[in-house]
Amino acid sequence: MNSFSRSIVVTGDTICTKKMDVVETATKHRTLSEINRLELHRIMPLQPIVQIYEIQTPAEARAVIDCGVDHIGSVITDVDHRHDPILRNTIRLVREKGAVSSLIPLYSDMDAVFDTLAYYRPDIIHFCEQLDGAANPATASAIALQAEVRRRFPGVKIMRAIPIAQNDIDGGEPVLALAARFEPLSDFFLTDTVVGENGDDQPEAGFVGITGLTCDWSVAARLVAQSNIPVILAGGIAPENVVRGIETVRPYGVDSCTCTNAVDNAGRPIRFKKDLERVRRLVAAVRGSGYPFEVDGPVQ
Ligand SMILES: O=C(O)c1ccccc1NCC(=O)[C@H](O)[C@H](O)COP(=O)(O)O
Repeated sequence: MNSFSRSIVVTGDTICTKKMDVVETATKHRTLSEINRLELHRIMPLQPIVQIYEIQTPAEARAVIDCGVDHIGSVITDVDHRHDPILRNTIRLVREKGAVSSLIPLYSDMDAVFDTLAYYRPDIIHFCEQLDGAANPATASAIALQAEVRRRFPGVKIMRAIPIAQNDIDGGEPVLALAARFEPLSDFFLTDTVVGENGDDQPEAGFVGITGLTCDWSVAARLVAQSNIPVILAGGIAPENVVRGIETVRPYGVDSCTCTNAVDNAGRPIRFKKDLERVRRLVAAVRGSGYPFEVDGPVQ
């Protein structure tokens, strides 16, 4: 029996004395709030959560939640059209279904971000500006924005994308230093892949994400080991590689966009359209991954 097995954990309306009771309560019955799940995660390893981007309608949110997805990610691409009633209904539906909503604004203007949060009230705001390093002025602005979001919207959790190269030739130190600066003002980290010199070839200029390519998992694993907040593994995650990613990085959860999107006749991913069969396969692979791994055999 491992050292986690006999922890007594009070989880809102449930008291559990055995590890498996807690895992089942947390993952199947969904009686726990996300906050309680995060508290549990500090006490013991749970199965990784699955986050899927780009979900923009209530119908698609319902469909991916029915596939077993935990975090539903949506994106606002245009600051001038940031009030979208369909997207707001999507976020409401996610809450009603007991899942967690995560929202990316593809802009960093403070007032526009505050207005966005007041309009949508998502569970998580996800910031993913392309940042070059801990000492960069853009990093200071991003930290100031997170501090102000924390102050004004204490109920909204903050996810910070940490840019990692496909093959990190700096040994990961600059990435880890960048993350350490953000950690006091973040509730989650999400690894994401940087392509091109200084991130010049990102699909969305100025932001890290949706490359469909894996990042350097050895750096991602160091980020997990260093961080006191949950880390979600993103960048090129697919049904075919997700178990290897979990085993290598041991993250709190995994995220997928491009490799679970539908494809056109030429095999190119279609933005904002999911392939539900691939989403199902991804969830099944995560649930069957054997994680959390037992240390000393099964719980008695
Ligand atoms: O989803 C988007 O449209 C998006 C646009 C710009 C930056 C980030 C974006 N999504 C954030 C995510 O968490 C993606 O799932 C993540 O970048 C992984 O993408 P992929 O490599 O396509 O799985």
